[in-house]
Amino acid sequence: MSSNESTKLLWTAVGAAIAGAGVAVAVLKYSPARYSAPKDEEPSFPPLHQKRTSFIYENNASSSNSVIFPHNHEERMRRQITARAAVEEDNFMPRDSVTVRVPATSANMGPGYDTIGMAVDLWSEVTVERADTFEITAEGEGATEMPKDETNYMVIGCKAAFEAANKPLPILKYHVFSRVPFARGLGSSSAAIVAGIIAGLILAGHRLPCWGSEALLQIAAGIEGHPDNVAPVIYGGIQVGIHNGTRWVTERVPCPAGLQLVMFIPDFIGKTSDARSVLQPTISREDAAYNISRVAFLVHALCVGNLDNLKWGVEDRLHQPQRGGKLYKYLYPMIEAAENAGAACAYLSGAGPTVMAITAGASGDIFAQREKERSDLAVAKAMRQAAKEFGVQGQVVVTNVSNEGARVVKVVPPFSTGGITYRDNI
Ligand SMILES: Nc1ncnc2c1ncn2[C@@H]1O[C@H](COP(=O)(O)OP(=O)(O)OP(=O)(O)O)[C@@H](O)[C@H]1O
Ligand SMILES: N[C@@H](CCO)C(=O)O
Repeated sequence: MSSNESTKLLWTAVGAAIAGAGVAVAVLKYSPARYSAPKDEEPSFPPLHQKRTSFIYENNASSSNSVIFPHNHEERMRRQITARAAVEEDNFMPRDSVTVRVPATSANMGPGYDTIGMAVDLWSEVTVERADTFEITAEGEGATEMPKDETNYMVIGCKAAFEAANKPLPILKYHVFSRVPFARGLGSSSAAIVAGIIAGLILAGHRLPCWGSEALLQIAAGIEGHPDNVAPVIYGGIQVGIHNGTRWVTERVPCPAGLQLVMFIPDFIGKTSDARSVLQPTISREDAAYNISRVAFLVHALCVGNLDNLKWGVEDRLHQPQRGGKLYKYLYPMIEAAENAGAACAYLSGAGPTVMAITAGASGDIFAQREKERSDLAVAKAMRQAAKEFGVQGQVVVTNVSNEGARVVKVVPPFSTGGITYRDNI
């Protein structure tokens, strides 16, 4: 290379470096990538009448094409939300009628008292619509037992949604087709609460902040008092929830594929309030350590898919011994019978009286699995036999974990419009 050529190259390099630095300074100075909400401040959604596209980039609405640095995932999230909010804006107008599907849930999973819960593939469908007179009608599980007045959790949930929307509760009529066993330890109250809240929000045309806030979870857990049922109703799968001193937070625990749920559901009702009243007010340090170890084992077993460890992971000293001793004498014999028949584990579902056994099948629907891979029939028989020995009548239901939580299945007028069709044409 001649000295002329190398001088030229040197100047080109210097020029490029200066230009690059200039661009970088400009980007740093003007890019929304610099925008950050004050620490710990949650992004709040503007009232409906404001254009959502402007609230994030108020100072620079056209800057959405500027550079996002690789580490700036918060900025990326902001932009995604902005784009989505613009598309969805039309969907947040008041509606006349809405239908929501909500799953059953199995809380505690043994030691995770008031903390862990799993969505069960067994669904209720709740329709709420504007009407001239208040009415609740029900068919299916608990149709005759559930309250038909304002104490019904569907109404309480709806009311909370309209309060969040800062709107008066209109006259509504409710219909539920319930497949979630009523007051049996499978989360019938949480399913009703979440269905009511979601229906209310959609009827009111109200949007809740979700990212970093999960306002729906806050309202639902606030009504229920703990997140172990409401979190899996909302989000599906297996959830572990805490209150961090400020708000409820829940995280999904990975769920091994192909788990089958074999549930012995007694014919009698067991109210959670009654099942809580038999618990001791305090526990020993030894029992606390026991439960901590079991919860850790349970979550680890689920994370790594080690089903052999589940039977240790569901052990508990906080509530099952007391409830088994005072209310459900069949509990421990049934757990033993289920595990002896091949269940990976068994525990008291929620506050009872249902006993939940988990068996391992191959992935795919039960009917696509080889007989040899399934132990649900043997487990079901063993549970029925144990119940018989205690004179307890009931039914066995076999289903799966649901990875999906509550979903809206019908809206009037619909979300889908000429240009965009949402799933199920809702
Ligand atoms: N729509 C509703 N569906 C079911 N239960 C309702 C509803 N509205 C109010 N309730 C009341 O909730 C109670 C049932 O909830 P409870 O917490 O006792 O059981 P669960 O939610 O089925 O079981 P768990 O919480 O142990 O999983 C009943 O006393 C019932 O009166
Ligand atoms: N964690 C609750 C479950 C029922 O809501 C209990 O065991 O009482």
